Amino acid sequence: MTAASVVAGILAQALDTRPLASLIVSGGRSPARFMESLSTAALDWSRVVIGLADERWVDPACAASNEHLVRTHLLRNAAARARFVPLKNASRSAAAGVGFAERAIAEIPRPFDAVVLGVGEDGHTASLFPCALETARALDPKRPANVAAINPETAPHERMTLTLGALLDSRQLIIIASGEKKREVLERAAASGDPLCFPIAAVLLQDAVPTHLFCDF
Ligand SMILES: O=C1O[C@H](COP(=O)(O)O)[C@@H](O)[C@H](O)[C@H]1O
Repeated sequence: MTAASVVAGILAQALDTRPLASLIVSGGRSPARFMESLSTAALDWSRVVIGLADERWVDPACAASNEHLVRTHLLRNAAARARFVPLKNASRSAAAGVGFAERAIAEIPRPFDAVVLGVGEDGHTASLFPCALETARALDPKRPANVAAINPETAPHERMTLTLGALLDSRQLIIIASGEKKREVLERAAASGDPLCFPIAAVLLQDAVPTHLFCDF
């Protein structure tokens, strides 16, 4: 089984039982191959709504944009018919764009059928960075916000991220990681169990949402 075949199966099952299916994907370097493979799945993509787990606050035409990644690698082949809901808006900063992003996320059916996450070498997932002051609030499941603006000290670009509460409002979670450093950070996160030091730990150690881990070490 590959991550793409598992996600295609989840979406097919969702489309069998509901009018629309929803998929949240992550950006960065890791998911390009997954997206290209998923884009060829034989699904009624016109009934699939796709959103992002996080976005860098850059022009969507820029190579650093997660929207750019989705448009280049996922919204093609059969999946070109899917509806994509971007997180980036015209606001000057992510902090100023939170209201618009909340309204955008509200257009995606919940719970999300599948949320695909990556992990950074520092233990971040989505844009929940251990080094960012805003991350503690975004990890707090009692807060109703679905999105948060994040200023990571150790990574470029201001970000918009889905909060932990929004990410876990899903039927299935898929984590995709590749490389020795990712293996190490997943092990350290699981051993530490502290989401403030390793935000991916909040996903690894929860048992409310079934989670599939795809590692290519
Ligand atoms: O900045 C980000 O990093 C993570 C991990 O990305 P990778 O390049 O190490 O695969 C990613 O999941 C997130 O969406 C992205 O914005």
